[in-house]
Amino acid sequence: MSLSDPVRSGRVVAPHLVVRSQPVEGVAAQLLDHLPAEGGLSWVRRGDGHIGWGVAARLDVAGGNRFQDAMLWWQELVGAAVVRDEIGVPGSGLVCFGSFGFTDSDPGELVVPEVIVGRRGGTTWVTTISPASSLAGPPDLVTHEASPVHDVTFSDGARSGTDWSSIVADAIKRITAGELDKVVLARDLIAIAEQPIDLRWPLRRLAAAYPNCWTFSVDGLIGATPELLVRREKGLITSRVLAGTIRRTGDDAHDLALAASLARSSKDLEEHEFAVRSVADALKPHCKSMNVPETPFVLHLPNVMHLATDVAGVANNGASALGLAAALHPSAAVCGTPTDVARDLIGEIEGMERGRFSGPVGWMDAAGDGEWCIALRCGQADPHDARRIRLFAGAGIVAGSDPTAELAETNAKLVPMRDALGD
Ligand SMILES: C=C(O[C@H]1C=CC=C(C(=O)O)[C@@H]1O)C(=O)O
Repeated sequence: MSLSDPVRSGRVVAPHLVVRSQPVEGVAAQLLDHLPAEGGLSWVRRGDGHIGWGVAARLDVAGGNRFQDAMLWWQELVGAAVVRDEIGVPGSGLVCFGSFGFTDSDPGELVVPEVIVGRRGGTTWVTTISPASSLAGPPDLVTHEASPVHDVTFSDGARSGTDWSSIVADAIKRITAGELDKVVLARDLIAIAEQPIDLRWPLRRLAAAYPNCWTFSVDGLIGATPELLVRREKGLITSRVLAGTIRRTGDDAHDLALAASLARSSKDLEEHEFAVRSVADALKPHCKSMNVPETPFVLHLPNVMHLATDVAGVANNGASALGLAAALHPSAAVCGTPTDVARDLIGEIEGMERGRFSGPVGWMDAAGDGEWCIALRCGQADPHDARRIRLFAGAGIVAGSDPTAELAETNAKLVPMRDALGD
């Protein structure tokens, strides 16, 4: 079986890798400046994080066992690797990047790059990863220009805005009839440029405009997400739950008033509570103690404000960051309540394939520490046409939702990607 064969179940043979992490000088202030034109992976926030390129090992997964298959493969890979890690922080040594589809049938992957450049709290390092038969030296770190993207036009994806609003109206009726409490419905837009899109261009703009989000690039999926599904670091588990949104106007005084109204909005508080409950319930079996604040705070982003709750817990077992992400996905921030009913309703009425949008995206190291966010505020590059990229946004629908307001909310959530691709 080739390393890139999709795995639906059973064991996959992981390669033997030799890994070395060592300190490095001369890393650019923006890690993304080192990304090569093709095959770049990234995970950056506030200047820290890591980027990578090349493929030392890769696993493609789909199906009901996708998370288990990925974890098994990663354990085998870690077990067979020879690692010399001179840095010793989460993210140094052997690391994979990955993303997973929203549904079991949407494909996802884990990718181990050949080169990783990392930065954490002032320490910078380079990790080289190669098959056991060849030990690569550290590469020369060069910076690259990204080609500006021009003349992008945006058009409806699977549904027009009007059609999507009527689907939302349907969902509200079904919630009111008692079929479910909450469902998250999404829509897509197609962006087409005159020339092939250099993904590094929108990526750099996202990282600059949304420094508090996690700016990611994995296999053609790029975005800047504000929602941390789970972080595991040395036995501490954290999750940032977002649900309940209001657009920003750009007028600070008015935005402060809007933030106060968001914090009091019973519709948004209800929507938020479903999401917090789903995360707290999924993490509970993995934590010996947990802190779930009773009241959300308002997270201010440049385009929108969200109700946010930071959940924290102390791990009571060895579940890896990916194992925890698997337990949490899909949370009610992207699916609904009850989960199964909401997932079925999404499949029935949403009318599009989400692919990896709203699935877990992130990274993990050999100790199982790592960060998995929810792939939001993102776009999927078309593998067959480098001029096209599909953008996504969704909104949580509860009984008190208004279809027109939900459409406006999705438009606000599309702003980061639209601006990043705009002139
Ligand atoms: C589904 C999305 O957002 C989720 C995360 C934060 C707030 C949300 C909301 O208020 O509806 C959504 O649950 C999206 O950005 O596409």
